[in-house]
Amino acid sequence: MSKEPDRLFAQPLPQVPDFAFNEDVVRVFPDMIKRSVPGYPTIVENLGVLAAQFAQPGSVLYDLGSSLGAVTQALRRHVRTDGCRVIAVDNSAAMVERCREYLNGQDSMFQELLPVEVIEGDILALEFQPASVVALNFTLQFIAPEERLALLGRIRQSLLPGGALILSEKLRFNDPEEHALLTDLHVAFKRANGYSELEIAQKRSAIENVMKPDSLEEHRERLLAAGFSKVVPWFQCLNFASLIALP
Ligand SMILES: Nc1ncnc2c1ncn2[C@@H]1O[C@H](C[S@+](CC[C@H]([NH3+])C(=O)[O-])CC(=O)[O-])[C@@H](O)[C@H]1O
Ligand SMILES: O=C(O)C(=O)Cc1ccccc1
Repeated sequence: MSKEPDRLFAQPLPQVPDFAFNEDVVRVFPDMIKRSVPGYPTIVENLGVLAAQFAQPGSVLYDLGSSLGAVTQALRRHVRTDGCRVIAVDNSAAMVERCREYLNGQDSMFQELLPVEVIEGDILALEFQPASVVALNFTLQFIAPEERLALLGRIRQSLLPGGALILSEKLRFNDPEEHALLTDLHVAFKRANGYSELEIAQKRSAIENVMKPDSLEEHRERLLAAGFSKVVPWFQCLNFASLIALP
């Protein structure tokens, strides 16, 4: 994957445009996500380990909002269950192009990887096949809030017994003090990773209209309303968390 450092917001912009997963973002994405999302490498690596516990023979594993395929590759490496295959979906043409290149490169480096199909498309329009694992790794927060329940309902309907949804998100907190503390600590995390105050401020304004985090309570209630029976948080680092939802 590209090692280009993220300097997208380093210079003052007369007007900060809404954040989009375009070619500029794709070029710096691995660096951006690692320096912006506390716990990201731990979540991605362990998603493969978790998925291996839920994968059912002959089923599909979905990576929804796959970006450059980091989660897909973790699934392909860790899952050994017979007849499984991975379907990665993203609606950014630039992401999908680079994702395919990356995954093809991995095929030539590792043996025994699960087969994968990368689809350029909207996950809201996807016809789900029977699935044992669905990963939504920092994707639901970019879906319009009014679409989220219906999407989770469709995922729930596609899940096989013994399967799971793994949902990772940035969190909002209902308690104002808790929200302020974890937001400040996230800013400190970004600063420690070399982002300037200007970069942090411009990025905040770029994402505020396109990325709408929910609280843990909202996630839990919506997942139960979508038909999931159990919601188990397995990881939290500052204001970023990952949940397992069981059908
Ligand atoms: N409606 C949609 N349909 C399909 N894709 C979408 C849609 N909306 C947004 N996306 C895609 O969802 C991805 C969100 S990034 C996921 C990181 C990855 N999971 C990772 O673990 O590396 C999260 C982040 O950057 O914070 C982008 O690639 C969008 O194009
Ligand atoms: O950068 C942030 O503040 C975030 O919340 C995470 C993020 C990471 C990558 C793209 C958009 C948002």
